[in-house]
Amino acid sequence: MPNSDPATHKPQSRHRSTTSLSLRLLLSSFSILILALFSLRAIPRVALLKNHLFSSSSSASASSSVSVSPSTASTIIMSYAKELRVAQVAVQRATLLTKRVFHEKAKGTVDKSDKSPVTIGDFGAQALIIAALRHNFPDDAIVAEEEAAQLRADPNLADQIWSLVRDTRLPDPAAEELLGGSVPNLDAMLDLIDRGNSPGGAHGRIWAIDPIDGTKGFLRGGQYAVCLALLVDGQVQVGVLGCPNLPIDDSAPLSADIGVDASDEDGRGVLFSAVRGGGAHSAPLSAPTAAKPISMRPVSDMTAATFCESVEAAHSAHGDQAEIARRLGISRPSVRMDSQSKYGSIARGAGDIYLRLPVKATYQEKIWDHAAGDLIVREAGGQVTDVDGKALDFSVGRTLANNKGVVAAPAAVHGEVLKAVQDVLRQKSTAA
Ligand SMILES: Nc1ncnc2c1ncn2[C@@H]1O[C@H](COP(=O)(O)O)[C@@H](OP(=O)(O)O)[C@H]1O
Ligand SMILES: [Mg+2]
Repeated sequence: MPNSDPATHKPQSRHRSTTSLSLRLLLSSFSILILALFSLRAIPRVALLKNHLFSSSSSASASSSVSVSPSTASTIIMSYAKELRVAQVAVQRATLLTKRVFHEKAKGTVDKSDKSPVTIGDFGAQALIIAALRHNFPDDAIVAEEEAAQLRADPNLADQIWSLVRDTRLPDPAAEELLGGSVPNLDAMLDLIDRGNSPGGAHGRIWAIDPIDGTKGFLRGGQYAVCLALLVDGQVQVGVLGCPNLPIDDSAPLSADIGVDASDEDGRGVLFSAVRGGGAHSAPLSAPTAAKPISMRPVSDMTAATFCESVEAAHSAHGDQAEIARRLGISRPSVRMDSQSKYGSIARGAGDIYLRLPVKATYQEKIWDHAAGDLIVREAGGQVTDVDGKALDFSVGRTLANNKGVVAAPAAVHGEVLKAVQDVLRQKSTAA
């Protein structure tokens, strides 16, 4: 029976029925496409699929980001929209506390069991961030740098931290409410600090917190960063770095003295963030939602590249790094600064390369010192590996036990930089 128009009961022309068939086919393909997009969006690891499909094979197993359309990027960001927003605001609030301590002469410094310094700023920032995470994601595990044992044994120190935590509040009441408001009392604060004791690992959702990365820089008046990252099944999915002493302006040149006598006034204070597969962004620390995309600077002339390294010679081998720079033909002196500010600085193209060569063969890098920076650099078009060219492996516990050192550079030149690193290390081991 020929098709008939239900309104007129007249037979339809052949042309019309072919058109309607094509239209139906087109509509059903379109609905399949929409359904596929929605189901991808429902899977938080949509970015994982994208990275799997497009991952670079240029250097060992390291993954680097590829550019995606703005609509795909925003779909991916939506998958972790709440995590990103909470992380940004939690880091912003923690920096209000660290900035207060930064301006104090006495920073309540004590030595930890490994002899590294910790301040009332570290403890206070950790308590505030964990409070925000516990309020929003009570089932998530947390790996954080500090623990409260020393504070339980030192009520005076605990009191100093409590008064900071109690009095630190975001000016925006809605943002403060998002984080669950104030910590109720000193005991609750100590318990929160101790909630960062997860062993980490390859399964589930784990937040990695460094409440003040670069504590030595913080004490010296240099750069420091408040760092927060979400790992899901061992992969960094969200990374946020609050850098109170870096310029807000992404195009500000990286001056050689940026790591010395730093201040958090006059246009300083930047928040870097990234969601895996969604690109990297920067915003003023005072306005996290005013985020702009950032990307690494293409290195067309290696001799003009800027490389960043730690201030502390005990944290990375300055001599080896200088030799690598010489081999690459880099003529500028290194820019030394503390903390993951180095990752943020190269991600926005203020610098180009970050080298962290091991000083002690036995030292294992901590996941909280790298998780957020690693993602931000990769999402800005960089590649981050260890000295063997392996991607940083955040799935094996609280440390990067499978990695040695860090080599971060724009993806296009990472292979060249890695070769120089390996040549220098090989020459050194032959000479030993
Ligand atoms: N021997 C060592 N080698 C490499 N990193 C080390 C180290 N001793 C300490 N660190 C880490 O170096 C971090 C600072 O990095 P940078 O040198 O880039 O500023 C410290 O973080 P904290 O300041 O949070 O303790 C600490 O975890
Ligand atoms: Mg640190």
